Amino acid sequence: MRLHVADHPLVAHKLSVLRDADTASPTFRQLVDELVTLLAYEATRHVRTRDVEVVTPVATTTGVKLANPSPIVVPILRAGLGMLEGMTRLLPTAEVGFLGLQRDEETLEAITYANRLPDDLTGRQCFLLDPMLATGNTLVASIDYLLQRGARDVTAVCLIAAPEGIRVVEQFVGDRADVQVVVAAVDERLNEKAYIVPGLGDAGDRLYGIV
Ligand SMILES: O=P(O)(O)OC[C@H]1O[C@H](OP(=O)(O)OP(=O)(O)O)[C@H](O)[C@@H]1O
Ligand SMILES: O=c1cc[nH]c(=O)[nH]1
Ligand SMILES: [Mg+2]
Repeated sequence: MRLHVADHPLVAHKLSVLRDADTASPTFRQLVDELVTLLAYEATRHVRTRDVEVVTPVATTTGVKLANPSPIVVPILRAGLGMLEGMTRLLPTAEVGFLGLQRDEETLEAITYANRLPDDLTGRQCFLLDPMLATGNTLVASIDYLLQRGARDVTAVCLIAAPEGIRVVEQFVGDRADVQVVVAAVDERLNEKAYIVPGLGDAGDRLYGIV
């Protein structure tokens, strides 16, 4: 598994405002969208392309376009939904699948309540979206769904990761697939409730309100 931590002052600035407990939902949503757009630039560095002929007003040249089949973007509901538009803005031809997983706050197990993915992901580049990588249980379950359908090229875009969760994902992936995790920051640790410290709290609640 490859880990890429975005090292950019704009990312650091936006993340700091996002972390602030006084940042309300509308600003929080806007910042998540902006951060994803910045991370997407890194996450798509190896997106597959094909050569095409381009006729400019001056000459004919060779350019590139995204290769087929198009990438698939999969937000992990709920919180990952806040990252979808920022990602598809850069990848407008991508298809979108959905996974709904909720962490059981007692057992920390990831429970699946929605799964709408293509049956066959062989040869598809997959981009998973979830702001928080805490214990890693949610991301492992999500990567597993993609691998079971034949995907071997998976990039997870997260805002904040805990070192504990990164290790769990690393151990799960091993050499089964080419998995990349792109994050805005790796924080210190998990607390006794498995929340990321310093983190930003519950990303889903901060985006959409408490349920
Ligand atoms: O790494 P883990 O320990 O599995 O935790 C991370 C997960 O927890 C949050 O989702 P949550 O379960 O709160 O669901 P929500 O998006 O509906 O709020 C977050 O968005 C991740 O999906
Ligand atoms: O810190 C955390 C951990 C899990 N899920 C969140 O939304 N935040
Ligand atoms: Mg939540």
